[in-house]
Amino acid sequence: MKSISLIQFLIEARRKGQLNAELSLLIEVVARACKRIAVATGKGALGDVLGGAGTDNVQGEHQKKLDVISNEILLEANAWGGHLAACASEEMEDPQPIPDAYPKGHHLLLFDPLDGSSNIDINVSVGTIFSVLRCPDGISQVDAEHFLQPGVEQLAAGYVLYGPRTLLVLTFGHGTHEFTLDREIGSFILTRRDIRIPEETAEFAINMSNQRHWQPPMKRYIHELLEGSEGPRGKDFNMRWVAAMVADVHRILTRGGVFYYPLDTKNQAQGGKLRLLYEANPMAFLVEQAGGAATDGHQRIMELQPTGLHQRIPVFLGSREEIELVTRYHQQDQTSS
Ligand SMILES: O=P(O)(O)OC[C@H]1O[C@](O)(COP(=O)(O)O)[C@@H](O)[C@@H]1O
Ligand SMILES: [Mg+2]
Ligand SMILES: [Mg+2]
Repeated sequence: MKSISLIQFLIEARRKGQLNAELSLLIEVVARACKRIAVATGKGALGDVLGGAGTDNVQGEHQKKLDVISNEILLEANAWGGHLAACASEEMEDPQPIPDAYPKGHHLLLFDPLDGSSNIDINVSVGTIFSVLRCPDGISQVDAEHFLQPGVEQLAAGYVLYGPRTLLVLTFGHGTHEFTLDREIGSFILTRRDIRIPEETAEFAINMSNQRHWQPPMKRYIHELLEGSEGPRGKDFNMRWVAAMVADVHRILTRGGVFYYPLDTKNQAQGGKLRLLYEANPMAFLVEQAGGAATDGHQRIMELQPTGLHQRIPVFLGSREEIELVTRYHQQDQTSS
């Protein structure tokens, strides 16, 4: 079978009118930057990229060297492209506009440059997540407020998983597609077109150590899963947790399943653990385009109106039937209280 590179795939999509030239160029530049992140990640101690950077990010989290390196690679690669008005990153307090001297475009790029950074030092999978929005017309300077668009406004979203294989998973609203980096030729090659998530599953992903901090509907739902074939669900469930959202979501896009990061008493004050703009929205877009569902326990993530650049929310995503059930439990709890 003839292989199709990412560039050929994007050209084909442009011919079908699914995306414009500037957006396809932007996706290509992000993919190229991620190849550099893959090289840095793969070097580990040889490249002096392991361990802490000795700094904290805007959210008070300790930055790893690779968090900082990946952020710089993405910023630098995109500065010259001519397809962007500004970038926002989980690692930066404020958006970074494209400098005046550089060519500017009509898009806003948001990213989590390195997701699952606690995995770096132990050589377990990490990833990059990105989301693309249209920059509103007629503004003289891009501010944080211009990024506060609901997920349904995303033009494209994707992630790159740095695992045994480096994979790019992408959507621009016409299905979710997977590309594998062929390291010998240096290109991303289409390996799965139109990924589908099965509606049912018997596999869930959650950090069980937080169980005693969850709210009652979450405790009830997981308790029923754990009762397995002897409980109300009448079947046994398996559990997995990689502690890198990219890897956990990729498993769901490969063999189905669900991923949960609910509200708990530890993350309640900040609204949840995962970031709406850099993690939840792009993953929700990819999952919905593959036939799955994504909610915050009450409503569709992609319809939430963001209120802050670094806003966090609870996340429930994956196989449709389970997401509908866990969301129903949360909604029932809200109406009864
Ligand atoms: O360590 P915990 O609480 O299980 O959380 C794991 C979650 O935190 C994250 O690592 C957050 O991502 P960052 O590494 O980008 O901060 C998610 O990828 C993952 O799902
Ligand atoms: Mg992350
Ligand atoms: Mg991160």
